[in-house]
Amino acid sequence: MQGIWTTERIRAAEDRLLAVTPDGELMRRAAFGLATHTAALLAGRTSGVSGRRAVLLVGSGNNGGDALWAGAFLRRRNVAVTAVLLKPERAHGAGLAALRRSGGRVVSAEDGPQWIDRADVVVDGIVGISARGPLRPDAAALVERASAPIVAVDLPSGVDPDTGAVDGPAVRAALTVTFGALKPVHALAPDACGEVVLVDIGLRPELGEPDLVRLDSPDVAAAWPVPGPGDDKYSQGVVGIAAGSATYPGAAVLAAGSAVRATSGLVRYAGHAADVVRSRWPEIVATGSVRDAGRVQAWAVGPGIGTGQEGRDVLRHVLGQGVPVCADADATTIIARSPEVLDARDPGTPLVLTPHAGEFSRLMGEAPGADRVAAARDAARRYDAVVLLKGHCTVVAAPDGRVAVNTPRGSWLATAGSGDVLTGLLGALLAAGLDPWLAAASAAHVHALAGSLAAGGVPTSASALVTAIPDALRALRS
Ligand SMILES: NC(=O)C1=CN([C@@H]2O[C@H](COP(=O)(O)OP(=O)(O)OC[C@H]3O[C@@H](n4cnc5c(N)ncnc54)[C@H](O)[C@@H]3O)[C@@H](O)[C@H]2O)[C@H](O)CC1
Ligand SMILES: [K+]
Repeated sequence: MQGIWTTERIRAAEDRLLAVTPDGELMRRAAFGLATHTAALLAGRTSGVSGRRAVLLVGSGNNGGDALWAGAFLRRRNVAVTAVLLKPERAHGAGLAALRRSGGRVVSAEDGPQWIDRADVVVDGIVGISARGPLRPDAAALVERASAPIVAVDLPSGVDPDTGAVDGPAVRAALTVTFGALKPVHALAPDACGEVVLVDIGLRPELGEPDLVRLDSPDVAAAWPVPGPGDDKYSQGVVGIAAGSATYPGAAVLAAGSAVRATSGLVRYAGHAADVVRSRWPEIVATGSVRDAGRVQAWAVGPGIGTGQEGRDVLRHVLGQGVPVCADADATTIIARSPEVLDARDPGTPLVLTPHAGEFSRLMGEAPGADRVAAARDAARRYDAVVLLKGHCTVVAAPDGRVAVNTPRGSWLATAGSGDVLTGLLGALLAAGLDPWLAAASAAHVHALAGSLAAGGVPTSASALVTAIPDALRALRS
């Protein structure tokens, strides 16, 4: 798992470390790492770095200081370095002196455009963890002009460091070189960050427990149930899928098929699409109603069940079975409209809600807003449930405060039925006995991986997503 800390926690840790580190040492460690990765990007685009042209966009704080010191290090490799000072009177003094000593050029913002036009790389040292809001007009104009790849110092300027929100002009980096620890922006705004590399400046011992985590494939591989010699179809956990209708059997076929592909446990289907599901997935035990579905260790309920009386009855029955429940789609809408349906839930039986933004608004009475982590945490506490808030980046919050974020691999999951596939994966993991928060975060991880594999760079379908699940599970271990 990758730990992620808020800027407030980072700053506090940096202050503790600064107190015991020689003045300027932290910044030079950061800047040396920044110069190394910038040189690698330069070398990757050309043959060698000597004589290549780097332009530094320098703001008024230590982020700019990192860029200036990195410029001085690049000068040692005979890179032509030009620093464009956005606020000359507030540029980092020691960094500026270091760049000048190394033979770097320093120009004002007015002279910036001509140097940016000739740059082989632009280094965004405008603002870092103290950023507030989008780029100011002067910086935006310079960034807009850059045709060379941009290396963001610590984080792309103009993007909110703690929420990843972009509500105006912002840097879109090819590479982000961050220091000490990942910040939320690095997981929540992958398109603005580009590739993210972390430079160790000795901050880890000062950080404490992370505010958020991002699961890596090895974490998910370790959690994902695989059959052992003593296992049978029951011991892997039996999941019940209550989804679909005679009119709309598709959600049932996708959710049930996804559950079949997720683990080796038995899958039971209950609903009006039993014939279609049975013909498509002969390994499934299908019945017409949740009342005669047989014993399960978890339920996944909601896609296509409708939000009328019958849907409410199905949901109430499932909630009363005393096993973990993943409630998705229509089940989310029913809960939002008739929260008393949750009274059927045995206290302590885990509930996982998987709203997209619209369903979230119904559940909470307002949209998730810019801080999707805070929004998911609020919903998890209010409903005493794990909340998987769908979006370009998926946020998974547990009632106890744990939050996992899943950085997408493109936007391939934005296809009809994709949510049904996620529901099947999640239900199967709940039935296998995974901690509900880990089950939701792991399902989101494999769902995104399957989407990327199924797409292969072109738009894909939910059916292809189900087909790609085994490849995604293999990819976890590769
Ligand atoms: N603490 C350390 O020794 C290290 C810090 N590192 C680097 O430092 C920055 C954080 O630097 P800080 O001086 O706190 O502020 P910034 O440089 O992020 O911002 C400067 C200044 O910019 C103004 N500002 C805020 N929002 C905007 C905006 N949208 N556009 C323009 N200007 C803006 C505001 O006045 C800020 O005070 C951190 O990111 C690291 O890069 C080293 O990495 C490690 C050592
Ligand atoms: K920056």
